[in-house]
Amino acid sequence: MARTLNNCPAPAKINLFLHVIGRRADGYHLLQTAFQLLDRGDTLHFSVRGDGTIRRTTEVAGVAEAEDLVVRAARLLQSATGTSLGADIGIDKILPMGGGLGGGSSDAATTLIALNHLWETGLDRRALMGLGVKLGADVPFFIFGTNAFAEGIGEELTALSTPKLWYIVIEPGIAAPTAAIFSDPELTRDTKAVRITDFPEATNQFGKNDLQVVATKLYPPIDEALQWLRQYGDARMTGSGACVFCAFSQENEADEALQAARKTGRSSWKAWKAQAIEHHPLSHLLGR
Ligand SMILES: C[C@@](CO)(OP(=O)(O)O)[C@H](O)COP(=O)(O)OP(=O)(O)OC[C@H]1O[C@@H](n2ccc(N)nc2=O)[C@H](O)[C@@H]1O
Ligand SMILES: Nc1ncnc2c1ncn2[C@@H]1O[C@H](COP(=O)(O)OP(=O)(O)O)[C@@H](O)[C@H]1O
Repeated sequence: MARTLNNCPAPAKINLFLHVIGRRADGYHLLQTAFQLLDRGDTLHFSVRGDGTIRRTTEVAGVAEAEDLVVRAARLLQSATGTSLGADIGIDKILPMGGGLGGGSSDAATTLIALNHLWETGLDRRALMGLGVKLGADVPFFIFGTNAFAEGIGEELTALSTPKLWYIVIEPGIAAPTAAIFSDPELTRDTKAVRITDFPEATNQFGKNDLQVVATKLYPPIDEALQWLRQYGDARMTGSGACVFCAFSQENEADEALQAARKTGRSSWKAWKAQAIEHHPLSHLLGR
């Protein structure tokens, strides 16, 4: 049995569009969104322990070990399967928290996939997605394996083909707490539902992000980053913010925008380039 899995990617996602179409009785919002995986993310390292202990071996600023989605994911898999094994888990964190890039959710999904493999607990993709939704609305997407159109609270997924574009992402230097955005009284919750056949392959040019109006009102740095990025095209916010992105079909155009973003002198900004990917990099560890 393999004892370690090092350098496991936990990719970022962006929401190409995000429509709020209603609200459930429990307060969770009904969404329609297109999830796009990027070739940038956190990196996790797993080592099996025979004593059943789950340990996070690296510090994550601002997140206590017991609260870390990685530790919670490992515990959830342990209790769902009854395995007596444990794990040491290291995280090289580069994705910002509260960025709308799904970093914590992706870390949790990578943990479920990697430990299910190392522990030989044999859960299939659907079963792992069912565990994932208990940790967060975005987690099932990262286990699903490909880009997706999502409905419900984000857990009803349909595979989506998207163009392999380049993206410039700006982290505006603030965190936007998801719950605060969703609970704002000015949030509109009545965008008309669409069908997957309604939007073109250039999904990045379809729809809008309904959370953007509230997020830019609460957090002006998001608006500032959007206004700057709009010189290159249809810039949008991802998820509940705070990161914003713009698509480029040519890598050299993305590079030019990246250099310009870094030259603005805004020390609070962090800008980077990523390419769209089609499959989750750990998808091969799960069958269809
Ligand atoms: C908005 C989205 C879009 O992809 O992403 P992020 O910006 O967080 O990455 C997701 O729906 C976020 O998913 P996730 O970050 O897993 O959220 P959760 O932990 O499940 O929920 C945090 C809080 O947001 C609110 N929430 C979340 C999802 C949803 N469909 N309706 C909600 O009202 C709830 O108040 C909940 O307590
Ligand atoms: N391993 C983790 N990485 C990031 N955030 C985590 C992690 N574990 C728990 N969290 C919590 O989840 C929150 C949301 O983080 P994250 O998923 O990265 O942002 P977003 O949902 O905006 O994309 C963080 O503010 C943090 O409190």
